[in-house]
Amino acid sequence: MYRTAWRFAVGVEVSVEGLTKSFGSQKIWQDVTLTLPAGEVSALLGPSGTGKSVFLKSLIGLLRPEQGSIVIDGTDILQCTSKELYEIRQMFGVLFQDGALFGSMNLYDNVAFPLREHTKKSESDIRKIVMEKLELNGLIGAENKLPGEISGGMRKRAGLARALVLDPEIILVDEPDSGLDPVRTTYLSQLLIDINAQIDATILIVTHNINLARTVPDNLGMLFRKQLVMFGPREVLLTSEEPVVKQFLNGSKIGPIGMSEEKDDSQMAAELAMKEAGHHDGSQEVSGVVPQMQATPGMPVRQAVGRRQARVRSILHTLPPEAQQPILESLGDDQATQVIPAYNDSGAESSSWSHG
Ligand SMILES: Nc1ncnc2c1ncn2[C@@H]1O[C@H](COP(=O)(O)OP(=O)(O)OP(=O)(O)O)[C@@H](O)[C@H]1O
Repeated sequence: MYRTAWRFAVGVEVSVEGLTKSFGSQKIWQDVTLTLPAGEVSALLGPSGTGKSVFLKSLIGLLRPEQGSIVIDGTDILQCTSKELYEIRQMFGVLFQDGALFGSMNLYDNVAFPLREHTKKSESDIRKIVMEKLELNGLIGAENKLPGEISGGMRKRAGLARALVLDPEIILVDEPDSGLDPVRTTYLSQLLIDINAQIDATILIVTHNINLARTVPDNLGMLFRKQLVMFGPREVLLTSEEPVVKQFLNGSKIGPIGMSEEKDDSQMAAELAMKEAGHHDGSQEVSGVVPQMQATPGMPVRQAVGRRQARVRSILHTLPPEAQQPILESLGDDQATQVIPAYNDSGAESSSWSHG
């Protein structure tokens, strides 16, 4: 296939503009605009029920937003023919929450399935690829097990092995931590970072795991109250004073996000008063740009980091002065003590980050 020749160069950019999705009269989100930078790892955050999974399913054409565009490799998947959509879908590897394995097939056959379905490869070629992906995911020895006979963590890894067999340029991962303990979640995150280092695929992770959000992706986006509140490089969101972003990344009760979708001003004031009176809600405030998970030593250099940092440097002067210093420190710049005074408080915009 023609794509294979440049597959390992850089992943593919996914450009979403003005996207709106409703089910009947229920609007899930509206006017979502963001670009997943090619070859970088991005995460979409948001409280439960804000439509993160709906967004992910929209990107591969499983759900159809009623407005906007999703341009992948030059094709708007909301306007294209079903044949074009079928081709575009082959660029994706998707890991659904439970691994979405076929219960009656052993792991080997589950992982081999896309190769048998979508390619004309011989069984011996298929075997080579399947065993390589099983090994990458630490599943050698479990090939003959049925999904029902293994743990949730193994099912996830098998789902990831299957998502990788067609060498995807875009990998979508729905809640990698669901059903996993923190240690297994870290292993899975490491696997995603290492895969990005190896094949430079564009990766989108949907999650509400704040530790993963702070340490794994290059870019973060946040859905809240039917809007994309913000999307941009991790440096920008981790230093953001935007109340929803700050509250979410700290897992705190203090802020606009409540137990249910709506939280009124009186409740916010009461919670703030409790905090000021010394009540601790168990959250741990983390400020600044915490170190990012690196690729395992021995892996290729992760090109995404350099590309993202160059982008951050180019927009640094548009960011609030208080954010500039910790960002410069995180970038390892000598000029860490210099703050560039050109910040425009009226809401500077740049193509690489957006603030809704
Ligand atoms: N096929 C569907 N038909 C009708 N409503 C749907 C459908 N899929 C999702 N929804 C609704 O869309 C809303 C968003 O669901 P979604 O699963 O995307 O949220 P989420 O942000 O991923 O939540 P969580 O973090 O809890 O997984 C929910 O109210 C859900 O009921």
